[in-house]
Amino acid sequence: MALLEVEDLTVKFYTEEGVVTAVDDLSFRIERGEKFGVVGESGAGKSVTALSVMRLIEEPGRIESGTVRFDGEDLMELSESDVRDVRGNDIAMIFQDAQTALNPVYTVGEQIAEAIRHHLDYDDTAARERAIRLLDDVGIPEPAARYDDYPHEFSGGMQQRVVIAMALSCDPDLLIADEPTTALDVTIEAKILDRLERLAEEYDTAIQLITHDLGVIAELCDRVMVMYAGRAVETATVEELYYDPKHPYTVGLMSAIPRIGDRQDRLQTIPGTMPDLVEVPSGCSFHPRCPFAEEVCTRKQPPLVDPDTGDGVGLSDRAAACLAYTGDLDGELDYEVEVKGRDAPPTEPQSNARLHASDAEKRRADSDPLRADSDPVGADTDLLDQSDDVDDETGGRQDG
Ligand SMILES: Nc1ncnc2c1ncn2[C@@H]1O[C@H](COP(=O)(O)OP(=O)(O)OP(=O)(O)O)[C@@H](O)[C@H]1O
Repeated sequence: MALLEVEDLTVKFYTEEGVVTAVDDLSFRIERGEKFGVVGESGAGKSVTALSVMRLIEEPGRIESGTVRFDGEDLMELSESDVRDVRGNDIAMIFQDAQTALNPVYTVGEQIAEAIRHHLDYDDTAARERAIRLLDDVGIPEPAARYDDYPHEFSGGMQQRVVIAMALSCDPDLLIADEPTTALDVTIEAKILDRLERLAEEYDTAIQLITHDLGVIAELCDRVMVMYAGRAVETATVEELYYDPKHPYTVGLMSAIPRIGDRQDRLQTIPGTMPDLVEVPSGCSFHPRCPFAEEVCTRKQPPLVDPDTGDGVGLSDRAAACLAYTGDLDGELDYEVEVKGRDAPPTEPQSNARLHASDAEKRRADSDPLRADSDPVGADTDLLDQSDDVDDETGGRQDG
C-alpha cells in the first residue's frame, strides 16, 4: 500500500471573477520514504494540491471530488479532530517563509519542545533533549546554546533549518515542503536540500517537494509530477525527466534552467503565461503556448498515457498528457535533449532540452490571438526567479 494516494482530486475557488478550477481531476501516489517532486510555474495548482491533502482548503475554496488516502485511510472521511491529529503527527508541512512559521515571542527551542510535548507526550527534560538533538540534526551549531535564542536572532537560512527541525520533531511519515528554499541564497539552498535529504533518509520520511525549479527537483527527488493549469502533464523518475522529457511543457521548463556560462537568451524558450484558470483554454490547456500544437489540440484534452504505447497508466507510472502520444497529431514533437556530463552525479540538471518549432509553426504561434497578450518575460522571469538574499551560514547570531 502506498503512503499517500490521491485520486481524481478536483478543487475549485468560487471567486467574484468566476470559478477557478485550481486542481482538475488530479491523481498521484507517494510511496513510503519516497522523495516526490511537484513542479510547475506559479498558478499550476501545486500549493492547492498540498493544502487539499492536509484538508486545509478554506473559503472560497472547495474540494469538489476525489479521495486522499493516507496509509490506507481516507482523509476526506475523517472528523476535523482526527485530521488535526494526522497533521503534525503523521504529515508535517513547511512553507517558503520561515518567519511566519515561527512565533517571535518564544525561543526556538521552546517552540520545538512544545510541539514534541504536545504530540509525543514527552516530559520537559526529554522534550528539551530531543529539541536540541533536532537542532543539531538540521545543522545548527552549538544547539544547546541556541535553544534559548529567539527567531530574530537567526539568519533566514538558520530559521528555515529551525522550521525543518520543528516539522521533523514528531517523526512524520510525510513532510510536505512548499518552496522551502525559494527565499534563500542558492548556496544555502543546496546545503538545506542536502540536509533535508539526509534527514528524510535517517527518519524514513517521505517528502512531497513543491517547487517551480527543476534544479531543486534534481537535487532531492526520486520521482516528479509536472503540473500545468491544475493537471498533471507528465510523471516520471528524475532521470527519465532529465534525459528524456516527453511533454513540451516539461521541455520548456528544462530549457529555462539557467546554467553557469550559459549565454543563450532563455526568455524565448517558453513564451506565454499560465492561463487564467477561470477560463482554461479548450482541449489541451497548454496549446496556446505549445510550438507543436495542431488544430486537434484546441478541442481534445489529452489523457495521461504511457508515452511509448499510448495506453492508460497507473498512479506511479511514467506518463505524459500530450496528443503526440495518442496518435492524434499529424506532426511530431521536434526537440533535442542534449545531455551534459552523463557521468556526473545527478546533483545538477543533466539535460539541456530545446524546443524547435518550424518556421510555419512559429508564424502561426506569433499570429495566434491567444498569444497576443502573452508575456514571455513575465513567464520566464518566474521560472528563473532567484532571490538576492545573502544568508549567514556560519551559524553566528544576527546583529541587532
Ligand atoms: N484563496 C484563493 N482564492 C481564490 N483563488 C485561489 C486561492 N488560492 C489559490 N487560488 C487559485 O488557485 C490556482 C492555483 O494556485 P496555487 O497556489 O496552488 O498555485 P501554485 O502552483 O502553488 O503556484 P505558486 O508557486 O505561485 O504558489 C491559482 O490560479 C490561484 O489563483
